[in-house]
Amino acid sequence: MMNFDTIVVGAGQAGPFLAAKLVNRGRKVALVEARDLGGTCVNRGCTPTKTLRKSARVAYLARRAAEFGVQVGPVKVDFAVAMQRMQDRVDQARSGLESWLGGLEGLRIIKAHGRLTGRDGGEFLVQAGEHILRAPQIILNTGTRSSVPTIPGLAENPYLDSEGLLALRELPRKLVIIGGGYISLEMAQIFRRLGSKVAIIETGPRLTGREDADVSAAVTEMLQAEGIDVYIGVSIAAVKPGETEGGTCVQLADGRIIGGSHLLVAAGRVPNTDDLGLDSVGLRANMRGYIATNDRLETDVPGIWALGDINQRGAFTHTSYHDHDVLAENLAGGQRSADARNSIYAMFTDPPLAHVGLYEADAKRLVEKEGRRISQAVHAMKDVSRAKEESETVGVIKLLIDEDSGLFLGATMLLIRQALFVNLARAEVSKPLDGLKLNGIGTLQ
Ligand SMILES: Cc1cc2nc3c(=O)[nH]c(=O)nc-3n(C[C@H](O)[C@H](O)[C@H](O)COP(=O)(O)OP(=O)(O)OC[C@H]3O[C@@H](n4cnc5c(N)ncnc54)[C@H](O)[C@@H]3O)c2cc1C
Ligand SMILES: NC(=O)c1ccc[n+]([C@@H]2O[C@H](COP(=O)([O-])OP(=O)(O)OC[C@H]3O[C@@H](n4cnc5c(N)ncnc54)[C@H](O)[C@@H]3O)[C@@H](O)[C@H]2O)c1
Repeated sequence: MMNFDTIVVGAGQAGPFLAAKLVNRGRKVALVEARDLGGTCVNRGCTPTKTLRKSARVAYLARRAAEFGVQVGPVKVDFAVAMQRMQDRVDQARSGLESWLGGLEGLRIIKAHGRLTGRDGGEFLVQAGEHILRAPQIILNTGTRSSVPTIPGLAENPYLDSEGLLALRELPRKLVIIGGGYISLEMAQIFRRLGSKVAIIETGPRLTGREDADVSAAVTEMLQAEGIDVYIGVSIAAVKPGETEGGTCVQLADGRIIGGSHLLVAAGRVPNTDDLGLDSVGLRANMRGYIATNDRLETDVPGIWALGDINQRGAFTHTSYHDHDVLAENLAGGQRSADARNSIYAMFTDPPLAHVGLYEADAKRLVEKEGRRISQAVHAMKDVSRAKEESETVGVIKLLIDEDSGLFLGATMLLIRQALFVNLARAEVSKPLDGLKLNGIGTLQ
């Protein structure tokens, strides 16, 4: 039996940073990680995809080079080099984390699957490989994994999740993607630019379903303009063996067949809470496996906190990291609330899509139900000089402004960063509405 003040299970974007703060306060902490320090983001998520995205952007610009008066000859992507560059960056990021955490006095890193097994004298027990650990405080930060939709034939045919896609040694000739969310769209554009043919199949009425309809439409047009086939609002009847060896095809309910050399399933994520021994301490996950917390990230069981993607208060690296900040301060007597943060995120297509605050539909509801006076500014990038000069005119900027207070209520931006600086400079964000000099401003009805 090993005794600790705190046991952190899962070393994603919250656990390691919280563990480090606690040992710096003199506490004895165990950090239990089943796979690699840094979790999904560093090893299988943000870091590899954003590194590979750069290779894809270079290929894209190289193909367009002649437009800018630069001759580069035929563009050939060396997939192995691009993938090695990606892996090198992942290894560098992970090893930086390993050496920092490994050097912290008072922190015991245990590479094993952690599972709660019950209580002992008012403290919690965790089985971690061969070790039995005991502590009065448990922090769960176990993240998510790809979900597998129930589609006839899927289990019997070869398919990849995002992790499998990033482990490929050869560029897919044709990548068919089930799902039209973040992972799908980022991967679709990256692999298209690296040279694959790509098709996206989304059962919902639009890609990036949570965005305003016009923003979704702009994203869809952007991807289609690069030669990506998009099937929206369709239903999938079955997954079947493809016409070529090793390939897989998707049959739609209307009979159409979309075949590819590789199938990527990017249809959402499920929390890693099913093998955590929650029952042994009287903790329950909800129907979808998420662990409910209050705004201080406390679960229903005093002494156990849930941080990051598993608490369903965010599904991003920065929200998980922010969770650690909230809890670290509260464990030192603070009164921080996770509810105080703004919902903000970016999807790293090229150009990227960033969003903060309300959507247009939310604002319309406030106008209709509460009589609020809200204006919206919509500015297409094709009308922005800096975007024209860059020859990157895809995108739109949408701002929602409360007319009475002059405060921004929400913003969505699909644009290159050169255009952003120009637009924000013109928007005079701290001034009331009459100081706002954006074109296309109109009151929501
Ligand atoms: C392909 C892809 C691209 C992404 N790109 C972005 C992006 O650009 N920007 C962004 O903000 N977000 C991105 N995300 C999402 C981001 O990776 C997650 O939101 C973030 O990693 C969540 O962090 P977390 O701390 O909750 O958990 P995770 O990072 O998932 O870490 C959880 C850790 O817990 C470990 N674990 C699980 N169960 C146990 C157990 N029982 N015992 C011990 N260890 C366990 C896991 O091995 C893992 O290391 C991406 C995700 C994917 C899949
Ligand atoms: N830039 C970023 O911040 C970034 C990048 C990648 C991933 N992520 C995170 O990773 C997570 C997962 O991403 P994701 O793209 O897998 O999930 P998602 O939930 O964002 O999108 C899944 C999509 O698949 C569709 N879908 C579900 N079942 C389907 C089916 N049977 N057939 C066809 N379509 C189906 C859904 O309608 C939805 O549009 C998100 O939580 C996201 O926050 C973030």
